[in-house]
Amino acid sequence: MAHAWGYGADNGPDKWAKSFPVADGPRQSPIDVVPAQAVFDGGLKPLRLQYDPSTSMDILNNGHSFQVTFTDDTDSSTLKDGPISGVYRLKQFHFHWGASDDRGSEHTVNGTKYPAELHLVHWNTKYPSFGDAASKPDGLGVVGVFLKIGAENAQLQKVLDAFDAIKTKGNQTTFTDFDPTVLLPGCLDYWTYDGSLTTPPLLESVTWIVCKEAISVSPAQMARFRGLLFSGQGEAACCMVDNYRPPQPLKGRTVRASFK
Ligand SMILES: NS(=O)(=O)c1ccc2c(c1)[C@H]1CCC[C@H]1[C@@H](c1ccccc1Cl)N2
Ligand SMILES: [Zn+2]
Repeated sequence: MAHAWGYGADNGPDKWAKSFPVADGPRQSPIDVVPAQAVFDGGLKPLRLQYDPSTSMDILNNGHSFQVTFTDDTDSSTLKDGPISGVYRLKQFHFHWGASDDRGSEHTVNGTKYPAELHLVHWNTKYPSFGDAASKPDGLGVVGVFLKIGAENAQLQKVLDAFDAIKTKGNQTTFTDFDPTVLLPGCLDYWTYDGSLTTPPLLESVTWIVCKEAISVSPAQMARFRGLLFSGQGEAACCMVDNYRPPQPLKGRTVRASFK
């Protein structure tokens, strides 16, 4: 790709395959989840998400989204059980969202798009580092949570309050003492399938865990997301919106459900 990947007309998802051929691979993400076609698996365990707020470090506008990054040198913030075996460490969380409330999520349910989607990214500690795990078929576990328009989400507000400091690409500020548990829905029923990162390098290393229940976000809070910029300081302002990849072909994969 002559210039970096993005979500625009000339560098967006339908152009990624040129520089990242795996974009047309057998286990790409996101997908459209069709609940009636998901297979209930009684062997799936409840998700065990245990996060230590002291591991949250900073919040960064990376030019594609914003991410809150965690120290991952110990097993302080982990994902266990669910569809995975072993211990996966929390690396970061980030979101994808739309320019309007009718779109923004990456996964869809019966074709329905949500206004935004949260991704909590974890890596398998059987590998020495995130970077190493990111290239292994069982290297990453990403928990996806849909956001739906409703009441103001007070827990989300702490994240939004940091946005003034990270408006443009490359801006970063400290973001400590945050427990992402507060962003999870009350019910942790989930769908799971084998997939990939949803942005380049699109590595096919993700066990996806998509929560059935959404969390709320108010229209005013969605407007705050849309106030961030893809562009850097001093560049022509380009609103950070529609930073989502559309659903990809299932190619024979089975989606399992942890619930009936
Ligand atoms: N939408 S998502 O959850 O599927 C997703 C997609 C792509 C990437 C990420 C998360 C994160 C995971 C941590 C690093 C970062 C990233 C990356 C950066 C530098 C080097 C490698 C990587 Cl993988 N890429
Ligand atoms: Zn993501």
